[in-house]
Amino acid sequence: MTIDLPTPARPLKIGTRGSPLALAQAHETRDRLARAFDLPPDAFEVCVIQTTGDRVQDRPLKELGGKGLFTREIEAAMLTGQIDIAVHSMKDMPVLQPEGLVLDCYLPREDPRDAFVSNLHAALADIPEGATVGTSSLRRRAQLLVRRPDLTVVEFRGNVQTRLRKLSEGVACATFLAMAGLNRLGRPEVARGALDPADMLPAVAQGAIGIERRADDSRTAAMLDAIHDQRTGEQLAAERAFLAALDGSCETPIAGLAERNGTTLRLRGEILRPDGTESLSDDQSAPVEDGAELGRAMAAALLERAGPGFFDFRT
Ligand SMILES: NCc1[nH]cc(CCC(=O)O)c1CC(=O)O
Repeated sequence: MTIDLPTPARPLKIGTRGSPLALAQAHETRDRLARAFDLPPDAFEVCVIQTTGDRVQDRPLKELGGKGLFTREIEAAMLTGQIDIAVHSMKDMPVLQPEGLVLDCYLPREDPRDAFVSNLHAALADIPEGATVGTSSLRRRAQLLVRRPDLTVVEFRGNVQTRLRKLSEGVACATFLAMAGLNRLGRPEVARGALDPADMLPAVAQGAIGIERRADDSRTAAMLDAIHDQRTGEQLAAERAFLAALDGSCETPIAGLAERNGTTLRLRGEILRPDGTESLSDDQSAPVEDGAELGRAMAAALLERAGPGFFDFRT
């Protein structure tokens, strides 16, 4: 099939949020497409779109409520044809896309692990009794409190710069970021180290970039096919099936990581009470092609063990 490729006069429009990380991800997508089709950079146009999640900086995201806080405006622009594709951090993406949009192209996954960040301590185990750590992630908060109920956890929003400033101001003695984000920003040195998934299992799809398009746009589908990473697709099939079967939103502490070893896919999954008083986890393997089924089965088994009300806040 011959593809009607974009040109500088008719560029492919790439929608993205405006944060430094989002822009780095959009540029990586543009560069991969340009290389795959031998196109000049100006055959693409990067279009920055502000989302509700970007606009509201002063409140925890969970108070804003609703799904797709970082995606709604971008998806609307795609449906009206203002942009052709949207580049997303897959860990922020709901498991279902709006009618008319498809999300099935993934770039090669970066390091999925969480980074330990602190000026005072070299590793998580060195944090003293009763210390204060910063994170706005329900998952990281619950995972920390399960292992270290002595710690106090405070809200920590904002970009990498903001969080590092809060650390130097002494608001908290440590925080956690995705290794992937630091690597893509060219700031790997910010991490004192990467946390072993056995100690802190990452969020579902952490480190993966997904590219969304209109369902009826076959030219774009053909272009994205050339840069899709199958291995990442296999991992995310299992992790996102796990998340979907748990009905995961940003309000439920859920972690999941799939890793391929030969023809086998190993899936580790964890659900936690939001207050960090209990964690349930599982670790199973299956043939790679059965990843989605593995994810669904693990979710069902964990929900069974959890019983009703597991995700409710105990106030
Ligand atoms: N929730 C925000 C978010 N979404 C994606 C990343 C990092 C990059 C990635 O996981 O791909 C981050 C920041 C963080 O957790 O440090």
